[in-house]
This record gives sequence, structure tokens and C-alpha cells, in this order.
Amino acid sequence: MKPRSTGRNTLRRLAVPLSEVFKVLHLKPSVDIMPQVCLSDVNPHILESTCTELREKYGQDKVHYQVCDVRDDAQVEDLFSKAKSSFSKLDLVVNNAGVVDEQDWLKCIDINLNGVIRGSLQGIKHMKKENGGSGGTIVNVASLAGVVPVSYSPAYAASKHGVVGYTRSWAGHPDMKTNDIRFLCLCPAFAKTEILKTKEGQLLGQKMAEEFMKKTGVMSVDQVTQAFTDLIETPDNSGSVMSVTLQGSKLLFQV
Ligand SMILES: NC(=O)C1=CN([C@@H]2O[C@H](COP(=O)(O)OP(=O)(O)OC[C@H]3O[C@@H](n4cnc5c(N)ncnc54)[C@H](O)[C@@H]3O)[C@@H](O)[C@H]2O)C=CC1
Ligand SMILES: CC/C=C\C[C@H](O)[C@H](O)/C=C/C=C/C=C\C=C\C(=O)C/C=C\CCC(=O)O
Repeated sequence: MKPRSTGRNTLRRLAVPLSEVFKVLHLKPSVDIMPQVCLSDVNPHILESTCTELREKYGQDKVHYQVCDVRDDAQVEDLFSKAKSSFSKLDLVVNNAGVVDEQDWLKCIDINLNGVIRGSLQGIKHMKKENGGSGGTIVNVASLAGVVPVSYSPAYAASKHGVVGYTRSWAGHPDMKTNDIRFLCLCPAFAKTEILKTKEGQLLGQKMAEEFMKKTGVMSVDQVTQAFTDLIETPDNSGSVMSVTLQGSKLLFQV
């Protein structure tokens, strides 16, 4: 069953190159049947400790994991084909990997934008009816930096603007409608995670960023995962781009 057509309690299997967003599985009371998930990250330590925790809570068989660098086509392909063969179908893909790095801006674009494109193309491939899929949902995690300029982090902002445009463009493609594939985009402002602990050179002005963050405030991860859940549980909303700030969530675009 697809989350889109059936509303609540319909998540069964996820293929998730992500870090924090998996926490939705703890937080959302309506997801009371634990889906089978495949978690992925380039960092094996983060991945293993997360999976151990989730397996203890939900059962060994529910949680799969595989190390994957989203910059590597072959690794991304392998991740998706293994997830598809373990689960027989994919219902939800979350493209969440991201970094801030203005010094190595090529890396920043390759992870944040190209990584989302790689994951989305694999998601489409495995969800397409002609390949034995039956539709599904692809959530791309952008940022508020994907809709507003961010002077201390232009490459990051460009990568996230790209994610918003890419997601909205696929959402309007007629093949996605025919195949019941839904594209969504989440644009959080600052949330308390590791990405905020930037080192020298990663930003074009650490002070500027800190002052800005003081003004906007920093959200809890729970607030972001709640918005994520609301986004995926809203039926027939392909093309939705949702912002999340301390002030609340807003629908910025509907295709
Ligand atoms: N925390 C924040 O303030 C905000 C974060 N975001 C976005 O949310 C997403 C998740 O980030 P957070 O959980 O906040 O930060 P995080 O730093 O905790 O998580 C990012 C994860 O991406 C992984 N990663 C990095 N390079 C990778 C690669 N090449 N292949 C696979 N995985 C890779 C990291 O190992 C890490 O676990 C990112 O896309 C980020 O840009 C968006 C808006 C605000
Ligand atoms: C140190 C920076 C490191 C990482 C960047 C983050 O990962 C993140 O992706 C960047 C976020 C950028 C946010 C930019 C603007 C934020 C604005 C607000 O929070 C505005 C507040 C209120 C708007 C009210 C509303 O319309 O809802």
C-alpha cells in the first residue's frame, strides 16, 4: 500500500539514505506498525549505532543498513537494488544526506544536489510499474537555504535551491502521475544537529552565521520530524515544498 492513497499507518518499507529523519519512526504515534527500513550513511559508526538502537527497539528483521556514499553512482545503485530485493517493493525514499562546505564546494554540490538526483533516479526506477514497482513517495530534504539567499554559505544555498527545483520539476512530470510516484521537499531552518558544528573554512563567515542563528533560533529535531510526518501523511500533495521554522510549518509551493 502507498502512503499517498491510504493516509495513516501505511508505512511498510523505507529505503532511507538519511541520518536524523529516521527519528520519525520513534516519534510518530500513528506509525504504530514498524515498517521495514534500510538506513544508509557514509559514516559506518553513525549507521551501526543507529541501527543497533533501532533493532533493539523494533526487532532485528525490521532494520537493514548499508554504508553508502551518495557521491558514488555504483554504491547508490547497489543500495537500492539490495533494498528492493529484500523488501520486494519500496514505498518511501528519503534523500537526506547533506554537508556544509564552502571550501570544498564541489563536494558540497555533489552530496547535496547530485546525491539527491542519484537517489531520486533510483527511487523512480524501482517504483515504476514497468519495473515491478507500484509507485511510492520520494522526499528530498533541502533547507530554507533552498528558498532564501544565505550569504555565508552560497554553495550550500545553491545546492539546496537545486534540490527544490529538481523536486518540483519531477513532481510535474506526467510519468510520475501515471506511476503514482509522489515527490515532496522539506525545507527546515536551523535544527540542532551535527551539521551546525562547522569548522574553519566550511562557512564564509562563522560570525555572520552565528548572529543570524541567534536571531532565528534553533529548532529541535522533533519539530522537523513532526513536519516531515505531516508532509508525507497529507494525501495527493505531490510537488509540495514545506518550510519548517520555529514559527511553524508552511506550504511554500504546491508544484
Ligand atoms: N540541521 C539543520 O540546521 C538543517 C539541516 N538540513 C539538511 O538536513 C539534512 C540532514 O542533516 P542533519 O541531520 O541536520 O546533519 P548531520 O550532519 O547530522 O547529518 C548529515 C548526515 O549526512 C551524512 N553524509 C555526509 N556525506 C555523505 C555522503 N557522501 N554519503 C552519504 N551520507 C553522507 C553524514 O555522515 C551525516 O550522518 C541535510 O541534507 C541538511 O542539509 C536542512 C536544514 C537545516
Ligand atoms: C551554521 C550553518 C550550518 C548549516 C546550515 C544549515 O544546515 C541550514 O540548512 C541552513 C539554514 C538556513 C536558514 C536560513 C534562513 C532561516 C530563516 C528563519 O528561520 C526565518 C524565520 C522566520 C520566518 C517565518 C516564517 O515565514 O515561517
